[in-house]
Amino acid sequence: MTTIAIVFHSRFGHTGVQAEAVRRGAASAPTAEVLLVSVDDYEHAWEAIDAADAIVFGTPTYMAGPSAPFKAFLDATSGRWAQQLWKDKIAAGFTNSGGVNGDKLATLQALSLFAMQHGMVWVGLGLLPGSFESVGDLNRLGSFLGAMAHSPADATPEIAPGSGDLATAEYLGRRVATAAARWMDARAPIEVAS
Ligand SMILES: Cc1cc2nc3c(=O)[nH]c(=O)nc-3n(C[C@H](O)[C@H](O)[C@H](O)COP(=O)(O)O)c2cc1C
Repeated sequence: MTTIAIVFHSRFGHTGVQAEAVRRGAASAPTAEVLLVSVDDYEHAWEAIDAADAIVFGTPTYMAGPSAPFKAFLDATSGRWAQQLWKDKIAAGFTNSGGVNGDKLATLQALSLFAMQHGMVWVGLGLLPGSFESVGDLNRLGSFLGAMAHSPADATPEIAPGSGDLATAEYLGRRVATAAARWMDARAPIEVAS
């Protein structure tokens, strides 16, 4: 069994829908146990996050980076950073924003650099770009570092992100769960014949 923690922020609900899609994807892997943590509750979830084999970070893009509540969570991990407590855990990220581009890449870069500071092992999306014209296409926004989703300012969380972006988030969740299972297996102690 591998455990996947998904820590996310969502003020208006759109990134929450994306986080739920990541959860569905991770939970579809046969050996995964998945925990969804809103940053509103992270202070009560440290033990579970520390125990996870993989942590997926998700935040809306606000002012070209992670939102302030999500950044507060990232900053609150500095004690863990000092002890390298999360070293060698699998990490991945996703973001959602109002603009088609909206500088989402800057957010994923911030999340991946954060994971590197912790000595984590970053898992990218692993998908070729889909067709933007087809709303149902996997990776229609053409991201490599993590999953992106687009929620126009006038669209409610019931209709945005769209089906392709949610399928992409699901894909990332399943990929992380699979990678974590392989990684944990590979890290199993080597038995030496006596
Ligand atoms: C303070 C603030 C800053 C924002 N900055 C950006 C931005 O830099 N790029 C962008 O595309 N959208 C930006 N947006 C739009 C949000 O990313 C978008 O509304 C997103 O769907 C919000 O996610 P949520 O519903 O999970 O809170 C911003 C919104 C707010 C409130």
